[in-house]
Amino acid sequence: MGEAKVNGVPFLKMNGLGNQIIVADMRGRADRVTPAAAIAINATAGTKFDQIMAIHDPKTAGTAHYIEIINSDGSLAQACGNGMRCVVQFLASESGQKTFMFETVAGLLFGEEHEDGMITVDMGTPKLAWYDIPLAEEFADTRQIELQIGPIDAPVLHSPSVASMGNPHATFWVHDDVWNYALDRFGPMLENHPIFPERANISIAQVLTPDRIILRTWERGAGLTQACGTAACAAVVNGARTRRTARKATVTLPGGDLVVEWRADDHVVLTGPAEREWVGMLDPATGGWTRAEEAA
Ligand SMILES: N[C@H](CCC[C@H](N)C(=O)O)C(=O)O
Repeated sequence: MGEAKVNGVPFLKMNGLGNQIIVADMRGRADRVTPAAAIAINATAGTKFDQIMAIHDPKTAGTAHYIEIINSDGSLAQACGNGMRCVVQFLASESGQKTFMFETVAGLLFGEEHEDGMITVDMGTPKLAWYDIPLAEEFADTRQIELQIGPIDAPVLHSPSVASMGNPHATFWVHDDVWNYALDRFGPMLENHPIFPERANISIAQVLTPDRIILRTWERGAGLTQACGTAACAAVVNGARTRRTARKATVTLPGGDLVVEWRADDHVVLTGPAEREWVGMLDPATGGWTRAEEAA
């Protein structure tokens, strides 16, 4: 793949702090990027990605586009903060417009490109009830749930805070370096733990100061990533409601820094960069693609 001529849609290879994103321009079409196409695209070194952001025609009046989010294993995600910034940057560069109202499966979502090129997306309100995350059993308080990994009497990771940012997140708090933990081994087990009927994104967080968190994430359906925007949002929400952090903090991910604010109106807003790498054409049914000769 990669060489054959494809009759498809334009796509952009982008990243948000190293979170590998493909933006597929599906406007004017009724079909979808298929799970098989996602798996095929991810299997090629040049287009290995974490999420595909497929831009579709709007479904609802007052919105500019409908965005479908596809993980690299072909599963659908309800939210992707880094990917939304990439979508905003692409549409802003194309239209000159700076603000956009989108619709996703999780609801309406506002995005804005600033003068300095940074992009803010309003990720909506967090959901904190056990059945909204969702969890398989009732927990009256989701600030700390019973879940641990490692020896019973000396767990390696335990008692995460859980929250939904549209998608399910667990934040495990640690006092030492987040790189001391084998997230590549624990991530898959925790992602698929029976307590999470829809699986979950799994993060390890160290709070340095109330306005500074170090975070690593094992993403549901994508694995270890350089950055996960919704995990950064969940970490600040969980940090603030357990009094570990303020409602606004800089979150340092392997790929760089994001600023997250859980506003007084309950919305969580995420600010950070997006980077365009190259463009091509993509067959949304098969995942066949070609790269165009555009200098990024
Ligand atoms: N990378 C994304 C999150 C992907 C979510 C996905 N892994 C899931 O919930 O299934 C972000 O920047 O927010």
